[in-house]
Amino acid sequence: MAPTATATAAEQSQQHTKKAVGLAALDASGHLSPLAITRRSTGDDDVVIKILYCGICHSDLHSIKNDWKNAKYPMIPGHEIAGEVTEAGKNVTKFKAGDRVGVGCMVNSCQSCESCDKGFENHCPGMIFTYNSVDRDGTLTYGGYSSMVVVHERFVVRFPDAMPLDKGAPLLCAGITVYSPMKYHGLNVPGMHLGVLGLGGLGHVAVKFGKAFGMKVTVISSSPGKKQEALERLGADAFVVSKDADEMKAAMSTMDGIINTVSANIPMAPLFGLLKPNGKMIMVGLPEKPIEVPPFALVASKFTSPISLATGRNHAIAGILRVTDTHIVRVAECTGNKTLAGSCIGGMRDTQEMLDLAAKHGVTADIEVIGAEYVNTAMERLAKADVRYRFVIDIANTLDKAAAAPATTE
Ligand SMILES: NC(=O)c1ccc[n+]([C@@H]2O[C@H](COP(=O)([O-])OP(=O)(O)OC[C@H]3O[C@@H](n4cnc5c(N)ncnc54)[C@H](O)[C@@H]3O)[C@@H](O)[C@H]2O)c1
Ligand SMILES: [Zn+2]
Ligand SMILES: [Zn+2]
Repeated sequence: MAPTATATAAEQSQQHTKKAVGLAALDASGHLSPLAITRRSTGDDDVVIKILYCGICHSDLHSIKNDWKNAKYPMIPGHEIAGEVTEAGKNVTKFKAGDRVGVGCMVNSCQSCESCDKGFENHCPGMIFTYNSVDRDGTLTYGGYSSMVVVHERFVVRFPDAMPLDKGAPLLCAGITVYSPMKYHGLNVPGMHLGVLGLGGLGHVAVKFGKAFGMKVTVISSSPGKKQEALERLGADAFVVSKDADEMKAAMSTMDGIINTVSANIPMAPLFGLLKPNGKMIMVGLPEKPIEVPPFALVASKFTSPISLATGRNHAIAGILRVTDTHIVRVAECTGNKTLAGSCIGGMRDTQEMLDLAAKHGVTADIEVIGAEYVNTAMERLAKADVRYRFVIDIANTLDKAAAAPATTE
């Protein structure tokens, strides 16, 4: 039997009558093991969801390892939840038992501030994350690596008929996190050139949305091994290896925007050179340490850009020129006025819009479905970027069995 969540038992109110089981990290080792928990009884505005699938986001890994120094244990991660409604409270109008639904990164907000009124619950000061947050009743929120969840209907989205639950689950975080900045920073215009930095869970969905919007999409990655699949499987138009100086130089000043999904600290300065003047770099990746950005990279960057004499590539160049044996070198040029922005998930209205649009364009995540007993191995593989491109836990068919097994087998 799974142990009980003794650390929070005292905090749990008497209304927490629903029994559930989850996979919890108990400390910063991040090791996940079965834990018996309770969820609140169905409130008037609540939807009760039997969880069928849950995606594994890199934020889950950052969180269980306490990378961001805000971990609250025991922690049951998971904010890419797909499942089926089993019960709806008496005020619930949008959902009924049997509906296919999803829950993303938030489970509540104040619902009355300016941000909430505008549909940006993600910017609400009272926003409550799906896990690792303190809920209104003082209990810890537990995420989707669990058998069921009780959520206010405002924070539940409907799965369109054409959207599969397993391949659609990752859109609840990875999808909205890239869709929202593309929409609000104008990086969704046909013909524009979008760079996608980092080809993981978020990155591969950004490529697919970019193509769905009719954009030219270039993947910028440190892994040359991902080139073929990026072009052939994901439909990217081009691939730039970020460690290859020639490839980087050839791509200088070509992109209208870059969605930066990299989960680790990498040298940022050269990447701004890829942007056209007025180009935008949108940070969604959340590495542990601060990033370093020289002001010149944003204001007016100087760079050299060799033009091959053999191919004549980029022959229409401006700036100060120098000719070598094999190249014309552009010694200096100013391409500035760049924007560095951050973006945090997205509001509920946009999340539903994103899911509907993804269904219309056939945008889903490329996934590897795993059993609950495999979750710790999956986390190790995720840390090494060894996944194409999202692990999704088959909760319904494997969690109970994993929870019944002795903890030592985990
Ligand atoms: N802003 C938000 O609202 C939001 C939402 C979800 C996730 N995130 C963050 O976005 C990041 C990406 O999440 P994900 O689930 O796509 O992760 P992922 O592990 O699936 O993808 C991360 C990508 O970064 C690449 N990468 C890692 N280290 C690198 C390095 N040193 N050099 C070059 N590339 C490197 C990996 O190869 C991989 O392609 C994480 O930091 C996550 O916490 C932010
Ligand atoms: Zn996430
Ligand atoms: Zn609010």
